[in-house]
Amino acid sequence: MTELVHTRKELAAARDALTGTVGVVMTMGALHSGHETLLRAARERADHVLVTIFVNPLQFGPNEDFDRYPRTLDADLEICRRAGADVVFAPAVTDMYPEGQPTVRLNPGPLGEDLEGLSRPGFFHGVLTVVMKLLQLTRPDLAFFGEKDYQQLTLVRRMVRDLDVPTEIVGVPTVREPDGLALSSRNRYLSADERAAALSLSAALRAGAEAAERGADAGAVLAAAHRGFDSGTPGARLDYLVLTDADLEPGPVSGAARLLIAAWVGATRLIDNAAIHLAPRS
Ligand SMILES: Nc1ncnc2c1ncn2[C@@H]1O[C@H](COP(=O)(O)OP(=O)(O)OP(=O)(O)O)[C@@H](O)[C@H]1O
Ligand SMILES: CC(C)(CO)[C@@H](O)C(=O)[O-]
Ligand code: BAL
Repeated sequence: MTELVHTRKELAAARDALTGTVGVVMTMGALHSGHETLLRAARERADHVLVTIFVNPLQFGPNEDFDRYPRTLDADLEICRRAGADVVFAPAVTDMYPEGQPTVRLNPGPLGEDLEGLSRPGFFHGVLTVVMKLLQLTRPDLAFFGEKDYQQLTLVRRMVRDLDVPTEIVGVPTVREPDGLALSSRNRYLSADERAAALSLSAALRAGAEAAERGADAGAVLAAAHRGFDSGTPGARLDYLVLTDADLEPGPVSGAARLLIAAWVGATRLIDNAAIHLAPRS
C-alpha cells in the first residue's frame, strides 16, 4: 500500500511508522520510467521507499518554467504504487516554506557556479537547500539520484560528505528512449520536430564516446562530440558541451572523464551526459 501525505506532521507520523531501512527518491513529479528505475533501485536496496514530489520554487529563475512545470499527481501516484513505494510526500509550497522563501540557503561552492549554475544562477543553492530540508524531514538511510543530472548528483554527494549527513547517496544510470534521448519530464514540452532535434544531445555524447573508444585524446573527443551534435536534425542550440574530470574537478582530464551537454530546443532546455574513458596519455 502506498500512503500519500501532504503535511510535515503527516510525514513525520508516516516516517515514524517505517521500521528498517528507508530509501528516498526526491522528484519534481511528472514521473516517467527514469524515475521508476530510481524507485525500483530503492526498493532493492532499502526495506521501505519514500518518494517526494515537490516542484521547488527556490531552484527556478524568474524567467524559467516554474508555473508551467507539469503537475500530474494522480498519474505519479500510479507509478509510485506500481513500483512499490510505501510513502509519497507531496507538500504544498507553504508546507515546505512556511515562513516564505528562506533567506538562509546552502552554498554549493565553485562547482555550483559552473555549467548548469552558469546558465541558471542560484539553481544549485535552491537544489541543495531543498535536498537538505527533505533529508532532514525524511531521515533516509539511502537517497537515490539519477546520473542524468550529473552535476546535481556530484554536488549532493559533496554536500553529504562536507556536512556529515548520515545518508548514503546512490547514483542511478540514465534511462533512455530506444533512440537515445534521455528521459526527462521536460521532454513533454517538445513538439514532434523538436523531439527529433533533441536527439542532437545524445548524438553528441555517442560520437564523443565512440571517439574515446578508438583511442582519441580529450581534444579529439570533444571535436567529435561537436560534429555529432551538428550532424543531428537542425533545431537544437548548444548551451555548453564540456569534457571534464569524472568528479567535475577543474584541471587536466585523463582516464575517467565525463562529457556534459546542455542545449535549447525551442523554448525547452535539456541536459545530458556520458561517461568517457580516455586512454592513458603516453
Ligand atoms: N532519464 C533518467 N534516468 C535516470 N534518472 C533520472 C532520469 N530523469 C530524471 N532522473 C532523476 O530523477 C530525479 C528527479 O528528477 P526530476 O523530477 O527533476 O526529473 P527530470 O526528468 O530530470 O525533470 P526535468 O525534465 O525537469 O529536468 C533526479 O535524481 C533525476 O536525476
Ligand atoms: C533533487 C530535486 C528533487 C530537488 O528539487 C530536483 O532538483 C530534481 O528533481 O532533480
Ligand atoms: N532535473 C533537475 C531539476 C531542474 O531542472 O530543475
